[in-house]
Amino acid sequence: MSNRKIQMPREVYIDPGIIKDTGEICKSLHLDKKILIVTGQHTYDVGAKPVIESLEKDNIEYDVIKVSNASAESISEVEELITPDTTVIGVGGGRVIDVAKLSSFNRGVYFVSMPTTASHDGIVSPMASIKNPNTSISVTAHSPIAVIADSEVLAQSPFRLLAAGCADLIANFTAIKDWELAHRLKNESFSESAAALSIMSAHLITDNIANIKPNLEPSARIVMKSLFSGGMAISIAGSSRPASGSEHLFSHALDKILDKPALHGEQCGLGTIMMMYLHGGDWKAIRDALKAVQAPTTAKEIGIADEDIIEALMMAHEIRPERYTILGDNGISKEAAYELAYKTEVI
Ligand SMILES: NC(=O)C1=CN([C@@H]2O[C@H](COP(=O)(O)OP(=O)(O)OC[C@H]3O[C@@H](n4cnc5c(N)ncnc54)[C@H](O)[C@@H]3O)[C@@H](O)[C@H]2O)C=CC1
Ligand SMILES: O=C(CO)COP(=O)(O)O
Ligand SMILES: [Zn+2]
Repeated sequence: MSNRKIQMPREVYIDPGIIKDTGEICKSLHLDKKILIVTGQHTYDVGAKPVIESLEKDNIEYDVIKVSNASAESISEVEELITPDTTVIGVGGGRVIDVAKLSSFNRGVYFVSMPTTASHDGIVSPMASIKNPNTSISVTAHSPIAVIADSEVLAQSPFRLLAAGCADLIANFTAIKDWELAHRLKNESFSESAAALSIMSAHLITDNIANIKPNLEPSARIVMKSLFSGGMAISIAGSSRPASGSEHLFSHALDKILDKPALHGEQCGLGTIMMMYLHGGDWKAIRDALKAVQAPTTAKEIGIADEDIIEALMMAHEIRPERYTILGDNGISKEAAYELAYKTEVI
């Protein structure tokens, strides 16, 4: 059997108020034997509570577990509660979704993705990133059987999170440049359809920038739809390649260096400005797009010290050596890193 398969969700809902129909959706998919809700401390009220009300209305048995970190310990705790007839629903931000995704994958049961915010493209994809001392890069798990994204809930989440989701999508522009480079220089296999979908997802943000505003349901819907198509690009490629290049390596390097990193999308946004400069592309347009969605464009805005930016730039190429990018096999010198961050006004 081929190990190269494309995984997709079976049903995707991006609608206002859809969270109230969770029970009905689970029933229609025959996932109503036993539900395990994986949620977070903050997302219990906005997400898990309405899910519970819906499951109770439909007489569906459920259990709830709150997790605070995307760690191996959280995965084990969740796995202990999973039986063969459990369906796991991840209700929360990226960390919660990843724990629900990986624990359900490990135990061979279905997973439903229910984001309470639209902060990155892992919501729909088969990838999960779990923190360990060495790295936070994603591994392949499985696609959600269903995605239930209540655009009203997403719109009410802090706008900083939605802006981070936009930045994670804008990162696709440099991710694809890196992929094309690796295809030309290293003969890495390349999917035109995944690349086209990835770029289209980024354009859904940059072409709609004037319509992306805080607390508006249609704005949250645009971001979520773009994250959905970006996630589908990852599904087609079977890896995060269409959405993660040198700009993500820079963000992963920051995750390693910093005790309290900024949001994933925010760090990737800064990386995209700088990597677009290295690619010789229109880095100012990237910066303008980030500013327009209120995503940060300087290290100062997210409380990162200049020296940490330089260190992250210098170590980024070591994070995932098998994925070739504009940073090359040897990375960049301290002088070049400083020049890059300074010229692009990130520091
Ligand atoms: N699976 C994948 O492919 C990917 C995974 N990741 C991982 O995802 C995680 C980052 O995800 P994020 O969502 O950026 O951060 P997060 O999961 O840490 O959430 C950020 C904060 O937002 C809060 N939040 C979420 N929804 C809210 C709402 N409706 N109202 C109020 N607060 C709300 C959460 O409680 C949390 O405090 C990292 O662990 C990162 O490694 C990042 C990119 C891709
Ligand atoms: O964040 C991602 C795509 O936006 C996943 O990328 P990584 O595989 O580099 O963790
Ligand atoms: Zn990302």
